[in-house]
Amino acid sequence: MASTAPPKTLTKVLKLDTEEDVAVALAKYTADLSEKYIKAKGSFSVVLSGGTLIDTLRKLVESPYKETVDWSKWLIFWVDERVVPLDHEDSNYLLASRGLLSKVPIPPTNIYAINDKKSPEGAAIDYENRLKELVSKNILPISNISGFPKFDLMLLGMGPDGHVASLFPTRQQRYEKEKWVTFITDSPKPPPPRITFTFPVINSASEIAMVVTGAELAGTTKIALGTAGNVPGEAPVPCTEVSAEGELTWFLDKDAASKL
Ligand SMILES: O=C(O)[C@H](O)[C@@H](O)[C@H](O)[C@H](O)COP(=O)(O)O
Repeated sequence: MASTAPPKTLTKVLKLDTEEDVAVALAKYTADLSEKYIKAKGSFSVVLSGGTLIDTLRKLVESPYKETVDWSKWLIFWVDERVVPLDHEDSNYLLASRGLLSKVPIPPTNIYAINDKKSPEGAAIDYENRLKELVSKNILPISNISGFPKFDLMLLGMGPDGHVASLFPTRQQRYEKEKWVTFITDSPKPPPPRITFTFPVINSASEIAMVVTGAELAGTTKIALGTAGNVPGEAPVPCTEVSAEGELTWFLDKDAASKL
């Protein structure tokens, strides 16, 4: 397998005014990429997070994008998922279903939710196997730089502790270099059982949007963007390890950007 060291990534930082401005810019960015990738390869693979991201995507399911995006070519995945039934209030699938998937005509067979009947370990193995099946059917490509699956767009949020996906500062999943999908049973952010993509998969994406709003994330954003060091005595923040094979774009409101 090729080296998994993150390649040097092109990073763009968009400092917007309000959260509403972030929502407007994120919708246009996503719709533009959808058009670009569908033109180039006939489909658009999108990896969602949970948390506030789905609400920040709200403009994408309004006019004009609701009508202009070719939803039939979208493939939906989750960068992390809580291991709970898909109709449980904690489920990232349910969150995305309510805020996005129920509002646009993405074919149900293109929506890759976790198998909620399995244990965290079983769900991670199952999700990785399903990705491998998509690779074998040429639905999902493999990065010729990293050897890991290459998604077109990952939409990531960040926690105040600098976690992305379910890769937390003090948990070992952030160091995984072989698996595509792993699991955690003691997530510091509830609920504890989750599955998550690993950094080699995240960093193989063509495009990544880091969507970060709110003053409580200002200090971590400063560290993430390299204008401050990690807090001495604390585990280094995982978000500094995010890179993309194409472009990494940070969407910040003025509160999140206030310490830059
Ligand atoms: O399972 C989850 O909660 C998410 O997928 C997680 O990785 C999220 O993106 C960050 O915790 C940021 O969450 P907020 O956007 O709510 O701050």
